[in-house]
Amino acid sequence: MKPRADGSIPPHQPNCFGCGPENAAGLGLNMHVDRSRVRADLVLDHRHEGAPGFAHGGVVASALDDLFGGVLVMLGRAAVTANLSVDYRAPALLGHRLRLTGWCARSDGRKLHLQGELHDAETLVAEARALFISVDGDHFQRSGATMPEEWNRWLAPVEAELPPSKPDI
Ligand SMILES: CCCCCCCCCCCCCC(=O)SCCNC(=O)CCNC(=O)[C@H](O)C(C)(C)COP(=O)(O)OP(=O)(O)OC[C@H]1O[C@@H](n2cnc3c(N)ncnc32)[C@H](O)[C@@H]1OP(=O)(O)O
Repeated sequence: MKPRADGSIPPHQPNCFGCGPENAAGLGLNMHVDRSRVRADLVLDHRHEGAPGFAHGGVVASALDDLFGGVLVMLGRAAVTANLSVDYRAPALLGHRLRLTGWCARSDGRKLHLQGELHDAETLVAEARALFISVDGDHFQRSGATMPEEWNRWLAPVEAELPPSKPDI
């Protein structure tokens, strides 16, 4: 799995909660590569509400986690979240166009240190740091579900260490 020629990132799989177009309960993220970053816009609604008018914090964390899944596609690495930390800086307001940005800060063997931000216009709403661990196809076979065809190519052995990508805007 890799970004398309126009820079857009295909869904991880059709039913992915973050980006799958067939998941009616999903967030419907459309991600794209912008230089060494991945970006996506997100508008949350009443289905995602925590406090009145505010998005639930778990939804914000999910969006950032799936954004990191987009960074994996950009990097060509199959990996899973081992650790995700979110700093909530401002409420995520329902109905606002929010912008997600994610990048790889550092890699160390199987470990990918990813970072991301969520903005509402100029306001920083949330910052996230995550540790992803590269895995091979056996990891996903455990579910017993059928794997998407394109995952076979993505699930290659861990490659040489990735260069750090600069968080340049
Ligand atoms: C092509 C398909 C790809 C698809 C990709 C996903 C796309 C899907 C959509 C994306 C959606 C979004 C994404 C999702 O939703 S991913 C779904 C949510 N995440 C999971 O389900 C992952 C569950 N966890 C595991 O399966 C295992 O624990 C993993 C595979 C992560 C590691 O178990 P494994 O047995 O393999 O490795 P290890 O235990 O020897 O550890 C290796 C190294 O890592 C270090 N370490 C480990 N954990 C932690 C930790 N918590 N904090 C700090 N460090 C940690 C550890 O100390 C060691 O370091 P060192 O001693 O070597 O220095």
